[in-house]
Amino acid sequence: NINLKFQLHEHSCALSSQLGNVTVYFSSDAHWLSPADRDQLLMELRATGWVEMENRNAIFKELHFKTFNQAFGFMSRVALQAEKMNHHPEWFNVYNKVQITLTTHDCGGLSKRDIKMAKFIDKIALCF
Ligand SMILES: C[C@H](O)[C@H](O)[C@H]1CNC2=NC(N)=NC(=O)C2=N1
Repeated sequence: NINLKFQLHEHSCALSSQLGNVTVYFSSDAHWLSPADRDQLLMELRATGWVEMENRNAIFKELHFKTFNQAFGFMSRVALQAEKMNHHPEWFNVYNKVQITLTTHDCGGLSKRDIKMAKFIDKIALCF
């Protein structure tokens, strides 16, 4: 048995390594989720309308507002949070509809940052 413990600084480069048949998952918030965390967290997000994309490692949600002003107000709140987190949504807006895709380009997959952003989006959307 080998016990491995890693300490990562917040901005350290995210890596995962394949050691024989053992995969080591690093837990930087910009790195891949472990399969167990991923299943659990995605289950919670599916309940609020997020879906996993079939063609890429990302989650997607479509939101509808009453007016363009409300949709854009919502986007402004999310934009400020995105700058704070250095984590930016891919999104598309027409009138009162906003389609959002979240993924972590830095790790080529889903990370804790995507989950945190998805939860923030759900919370803020309730204000409109
Ligand atoms: C250089 C800069 O820190 C990176 O490109 C940041 C910016 N915003 C980002 N946003 C998202 N969604 N994923 C990223 O990997 C990402 N990386």
